[in-house]
Amino acid sequence: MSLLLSLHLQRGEFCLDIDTAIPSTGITAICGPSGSGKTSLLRCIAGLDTAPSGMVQFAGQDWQTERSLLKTEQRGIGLVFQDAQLFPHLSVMGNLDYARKRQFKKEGPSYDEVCDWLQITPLLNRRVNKLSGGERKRVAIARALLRHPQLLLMDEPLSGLHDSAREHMLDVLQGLPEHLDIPVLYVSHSFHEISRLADHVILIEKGQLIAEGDLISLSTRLDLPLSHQQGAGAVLSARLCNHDLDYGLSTLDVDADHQLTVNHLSAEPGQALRLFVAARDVSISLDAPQHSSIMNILPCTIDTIESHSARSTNAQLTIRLRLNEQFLLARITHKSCDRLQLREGQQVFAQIKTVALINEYGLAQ
Ligand SMILES: Nc1ncnc2c1ncn2[C@@H]1O[C@H](COP(=O)(O)OP(=O)(O)OP(=O)(O)O)[C@@H](O)[C@H]1O
Repeated sequence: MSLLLSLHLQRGEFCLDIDTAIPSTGITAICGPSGSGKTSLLRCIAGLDTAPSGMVQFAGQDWQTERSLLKTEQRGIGLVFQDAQLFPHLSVMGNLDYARKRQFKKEGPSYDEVCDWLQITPLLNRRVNKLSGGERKRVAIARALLRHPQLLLMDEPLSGLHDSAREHMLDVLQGLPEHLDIPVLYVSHSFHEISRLADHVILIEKGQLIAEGDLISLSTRLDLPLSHQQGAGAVLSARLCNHDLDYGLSTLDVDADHQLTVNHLSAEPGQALRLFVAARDVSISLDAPQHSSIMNILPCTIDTIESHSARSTNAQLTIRLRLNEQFLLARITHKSCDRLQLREGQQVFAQIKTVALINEYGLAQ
């Protein structure tokens, strides 16, 4: 029951031109620079804007054809915008009750479940103008879920939050898929958010789809802008092997030949996990260091050396390293690359500091 889209919308100079099928499970991130058309795409899916020539079909139901247009309220969509758009004259409970009385379908999570997932039970009697930014966002998501939507659309839901509130929200959002069995479309320009949450990614630029696929493969493609962002890195799928309780560490199997030691993870041996390894935390050595404090030294092959980074304007470049079926990214200086005479196909060792690997990204999908 995927979401099928064929949308063509002209607005002055800007042209949105997207044909794609979005998976019916998990979180799909819509990612692109400012002005690329992310919000326009979401609004067309919601029916808030209409691409005059277009088709939107969800789970076999026509939302838009050449001849018909289903109203937004009939599409069964939960909407969460950048600004929470809560009713200011109502309490948190009043806002939630409003949604509960307008449920799209009977089946869906209960009031208590939603309040528990979003950690808002202690806030129920508060007025919404007395909430922090993060609390307002959690109430807005709860309100959307209480409508029992068949599709959840979120447009930069973490914008405007300071770092710690954003990390808390990411923890909350990361837990949602295990409770929800509806697809989520999540608009963001932050690779950090996407790497924490998304299963599938749609990249758009200037209104055009430039790539789509699973996050793990897209995160390390050097031909895409994701790998050139400041916080770029590889998303790896791994399995928890064991814990070293004496030292507060956990060991993960990346594949039959590669293990990573990370800070202690609250997962069970055998559990599938997703791990983010930032490109700036990976360095390259020609030999396996014998006397290094770095525990993660992984034999790998240089797959691609970024070619279009001009050394006069950027001292760094990104290298893609192959570990059997998966890839790491390493960001090093042009000078180191020349000094080590690195070349594609060369066998090298990737070094990653254990303390850099602090993020547990939950169950792999
Ligand atoms: N109502 C409108 N009328 C005319 N042009 C619009 C309208 N809304 C958006 N645009 C234009 O459409 C283009 C895409 O805007 P959109 O808001 O979809 O981008 P975005 O990727 O969501 O950007 P941001 O990340 O900054 O929110 C921009 O050039 C914008 O100026």
